[in-house]
Amino acid sequence: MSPKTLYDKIWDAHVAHEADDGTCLLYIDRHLVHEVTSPQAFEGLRMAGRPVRAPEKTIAVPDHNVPTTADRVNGIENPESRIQVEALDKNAKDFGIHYYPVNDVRQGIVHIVGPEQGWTLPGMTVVCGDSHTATHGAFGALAHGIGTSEVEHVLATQTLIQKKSKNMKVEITGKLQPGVTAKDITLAVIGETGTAGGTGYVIEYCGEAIRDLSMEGRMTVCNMAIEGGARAGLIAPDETTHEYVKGRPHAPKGAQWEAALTWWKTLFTDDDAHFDKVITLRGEDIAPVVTWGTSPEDVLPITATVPNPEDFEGGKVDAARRSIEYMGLEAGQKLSDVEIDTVFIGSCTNGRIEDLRAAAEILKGKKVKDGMRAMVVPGSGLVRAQAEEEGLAEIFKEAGFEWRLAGCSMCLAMNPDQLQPGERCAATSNRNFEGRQGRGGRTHLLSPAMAAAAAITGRLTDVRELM
Ligand SMILES: CC(C)[C@H](C(=O)O)[C@@H](O)C(=O)O
Ligand code: SF4
Repeated sequence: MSPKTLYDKIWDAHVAHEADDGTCLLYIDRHLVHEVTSPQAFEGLRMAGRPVRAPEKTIAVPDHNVPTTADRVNGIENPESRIQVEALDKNAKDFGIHYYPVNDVRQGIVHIVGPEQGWTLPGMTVVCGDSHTATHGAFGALAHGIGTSEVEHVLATQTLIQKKSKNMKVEITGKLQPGVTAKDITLAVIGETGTAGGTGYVIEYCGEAIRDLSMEGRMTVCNMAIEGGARAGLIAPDETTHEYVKGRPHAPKGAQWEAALTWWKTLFTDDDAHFDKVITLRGEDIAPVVTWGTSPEDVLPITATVPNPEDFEGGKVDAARRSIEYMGLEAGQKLSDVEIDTVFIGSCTNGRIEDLRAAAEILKGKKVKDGMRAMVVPGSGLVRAQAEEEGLAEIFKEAGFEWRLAGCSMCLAMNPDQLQPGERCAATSNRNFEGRQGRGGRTHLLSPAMAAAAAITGRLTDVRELM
């Protein structure tokens, strides 16, 4: 047998049918659903009089539209958001799928809830009508976003029509320097490849620096595979993965656990398997980074200066000029001189317990800069509860952070947590597009520790100065 990559193995295990032109019908193990991309899909089923094919493999949770303030127990004020969340309530009930409603402690961002509840397991195919489904690849699952018509197809058939992508390897060798995190790895990779570098590929992240990451860190890395253009990102499961999964509510138990482990242990890339593209970064060379522009590829070490558009080539010259203007920056300005007025810690990129620990570690005994609006939004109700138990919530509150309920929050402007025009935010999320956090808002992407440092000083800051 010819050697296979991890992606090849998962793909082959799920192909139900292959047409002559290579188009395949893939079996889907988990279908995650949120309120934004599912209403028409359920409506389609209703009109056709069809049930959900595998309700036991379909999991829904509202996240994008939910307010994150305590008053949400009284209902959602914004009519559009309310209608969307109520539609999901009704669809989940009518179609009998698993559901975590807004006021359930297990509610949260779909990509945090899936792994937390043990729905996401190694070797699975996982889809969701959401681009950051790539997150689940951290478990050695083939996980990617799908469109609303595909959501309907998966609901109806538990299969998806797909063509196979090419294999790409991203290797991070060696150890990370102090102050450098999974977020810096994933941003640095996009800085290297650009937002189109992964187009047509599924990325496998490997190397010592990846192996050394916790599951939380691996999820952060895979979460942004899509920002590098890739179909999906994945990491081979190992002891760290097995440990994380074991005992979770929907993880296999007893004999089923043993059988699952046997299969999971086969999930690695064979020696000599072929990769169509290979990128290698040295862990030691990765610095704490921030974005300066309006694309996730606009990444530089915090010690750098805002670039000069003339230093780019081709279409990038104009893009950089426009980015810098939108961001209200000047070429040559030190990034560590850029003043911010808002800090957002949260999102499916960095809303897990380890992210909150990393930020709290920097904030302990310190205060956020006067006039700063700082908020921390745990990725799920359970992350929130754990952070309260560990005393992290106290650290945040004493430092002057707002301590919110779980949701996508200020990651994108679909709920009341938004930037005003001209406001500038240090954000742990994954997209810095124009208007992403609110019309005219300016976003700098960075790690939770770097966000905490910025909250204290009021400017983009090298976290190593505060360590
Ligand atoms: C609203 C949703 C479809 C969207 C996505 O697909 O990623 C959102 O989650 C985002 O992060 O932009
Ligand atoms: S937290 Fe942000 S990136 Fe993640 S699903 Fe929500 S809106 Fe998308």
